[in-house]
Amino acid sequence: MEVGFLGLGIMGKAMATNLLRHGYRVTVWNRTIAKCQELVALGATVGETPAAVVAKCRYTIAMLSDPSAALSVVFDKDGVLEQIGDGKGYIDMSTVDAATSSKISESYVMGKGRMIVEAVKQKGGAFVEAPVSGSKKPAEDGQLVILAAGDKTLYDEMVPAFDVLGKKSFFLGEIGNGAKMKLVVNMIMGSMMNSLSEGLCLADKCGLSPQTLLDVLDLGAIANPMFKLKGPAMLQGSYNPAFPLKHQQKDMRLALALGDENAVSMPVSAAANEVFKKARSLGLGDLDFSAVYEVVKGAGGSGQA
Ligand SMILES: NC(=O)C1=CN([C@@H]2O[C@H](COP(=O)(O)OP(=O)(O)OC[C@H]3O[C@@H](n4cnc5c(N)ncnc54)[C@H](OP(=O)(O)O)[C@@H]3O)[C@@H](O)[C@H]2O)C=CC1
Ligand SMILES: O=CCCC(=O)O
Repeated sequence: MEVGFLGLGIMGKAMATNLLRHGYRVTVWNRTIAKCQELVALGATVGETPAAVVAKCRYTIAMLSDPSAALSVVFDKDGVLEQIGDGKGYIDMSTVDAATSSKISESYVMGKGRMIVEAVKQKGGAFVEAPVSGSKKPAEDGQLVILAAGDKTLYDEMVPAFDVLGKKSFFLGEIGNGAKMKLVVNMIMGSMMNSLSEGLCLADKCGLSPQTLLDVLDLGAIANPMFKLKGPAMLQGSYNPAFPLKHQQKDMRLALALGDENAVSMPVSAAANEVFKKARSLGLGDLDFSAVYEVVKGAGGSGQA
């Protein structure tokens, strides 16, 4: 099966590599085109633009940073929309909000002139949103959890590829439900990371061993893979990015907007978002999201927000 892949960041690179390892023919594109070379060494071919990839492949997957990137790759010059059409499927696995997924799927009205912007469906293509739970390592190991919604026929056609990328796929119904589920999950995760950071600080300040706290947590009712994986690295001050902090803050922001739309009060998540924003303002955005611990500790850093 020939699959296109747009976006070779931390996740996209691992996912495209997995597809190649499982015998898929993969045509890749990345904004910074040099990043395609590693995949070429594994057997991929390169498309010069998103449109060129879609022209070549029946199915094209995208894994991009945020709503603005997801929209740009579809609607800008040389974008997906120029070549999507009958018999072609587009699968966006980026974490975005429901409104972004809807815009990619269906025509929408833009600007004061009320211009109608055509989208994938109007061009005759099929669209599935399929954000994922799981980070760099699960992406490398094909152990993601896929939260899909949209065109059920395209979803069914993609199941073999989803089975390579993940350990479980959920089909959640209409477009937007995948994005919403992903944002709820990541909102909980962001609050948990802040809570862990506060706990580690408190243990330290009151004379307990933070490592012993991790050992205690791991044996009790709130044991979880995230605390187990990230906790020891946080105590070492090691924040090699698996899930960049800037993306976690984007997800908190989008989840809080979803809370606004649904009149759900989320003071815990709002507070967690403030700490992630602070971390970005201190230049920690490109580090792993666990670097929020540095803010809770009262330290800072330098680099790109
Ligand atoms: N890392 C993780 O653990 C997880 C991440 N996610 C989500 O997956 C998505 C990708 O994450 P991740 O791989 O970590 O992110 P990275 O920051 O590593 O990669 C982002 C990708 O988006 C591309 N990109 C950014 N802006 C644009 C643009 N304007 N036009 C075209 N391409 C653009 C980048 O291209 P370039 O190389 O040129 O910068 C790169 O390929 C995000 O939505 C994230 O929230 C979901 C689950 C886990
Ligand atoms: O969006 C990123 C999720 C990271 C994870 O699920 O471990």
